[in-house]
Amino acid sequence: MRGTALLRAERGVGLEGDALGGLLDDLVREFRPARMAGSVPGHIPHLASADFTSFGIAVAMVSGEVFTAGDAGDPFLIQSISKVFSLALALGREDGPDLWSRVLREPSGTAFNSLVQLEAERGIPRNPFINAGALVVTDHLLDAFGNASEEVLGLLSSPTGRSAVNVEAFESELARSERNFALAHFLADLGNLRNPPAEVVRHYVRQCSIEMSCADVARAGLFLANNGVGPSGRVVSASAAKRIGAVMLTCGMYDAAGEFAYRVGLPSKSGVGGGILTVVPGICSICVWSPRLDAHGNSLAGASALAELAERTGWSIF
Ligand SMILES: NC(=O)CC[C@H](N)C(=O)O
Repeated sequence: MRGTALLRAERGVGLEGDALGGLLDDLVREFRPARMAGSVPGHIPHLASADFTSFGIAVAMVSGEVFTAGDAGDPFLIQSISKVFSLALALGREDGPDLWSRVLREPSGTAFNSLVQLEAERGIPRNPFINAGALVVTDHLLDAFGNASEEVLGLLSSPTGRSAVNVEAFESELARSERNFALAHFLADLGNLRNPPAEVVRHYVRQCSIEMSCADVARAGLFLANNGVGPSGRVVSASAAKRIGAVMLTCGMYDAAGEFAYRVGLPSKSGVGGGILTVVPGICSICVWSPRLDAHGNSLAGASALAELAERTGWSIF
């Protein structure tokens, strides 16, 4: 419980670094998995061999300090965390709001890669963080920028220059992307895709195959906690940052979004690589990573550690 009172007392102002550093070390001791639990996704060969004991956490403060613990410097596949950044790129453009005629902002209540809802709802995905919605965002970025995945990589790299596509992971996932191809073909058939499905899926899977450390993901996500301004300048307007946070809170953890909001109470986005990006508006962005997942595709140890961190610091949007 070290530093709890201090962190609560100084919530939103300059935090005492020693207290936060000690708290993150506590979380590593408490939540680094000691035995194999949960699962890894079957359709992404690269993740099959993930070390179940990996656990890292990083907190990037709006003041510029970054606190890390555990394996926070190890690169991992960001997977669906990339969807936050592709949405930011789309909303950062003048024609960004047009996107909302093609994708909704409602929790899906179904699995991230579900096909059923998309057909029933005539090709308009529930939100930009399920796969169908992210494919529409990618399609929008292809029209806007041409090389959509390179643009996402550029945004993620901007604070540090350190992100890279893991080519082996990309190629092996692309070869097993039948479900994403099915979603893209559905979207095309229902008139909600402008570019060829194969091209859209390729860029989508490439952005999911970006590898970064917790520390760098936290830095890259800082604009969401800081009114749209990141370490290398403005990414989106303050209003768009607020909106992205709202979609993260309601849709960022797939069909576990409600439960996660109850447990953690902070806008978050998970990826099946085991990472979770979390935003504490006005204070910091957090990235936690541990590869084994629950039944919804969210990091088991990562979600538990975030719940504990939120509890001990009092960080909450409520
Ligand atoms: N939830 C995720 O991280 C899913 C991303 C993964 N690339 C997929 O399309 O299935």
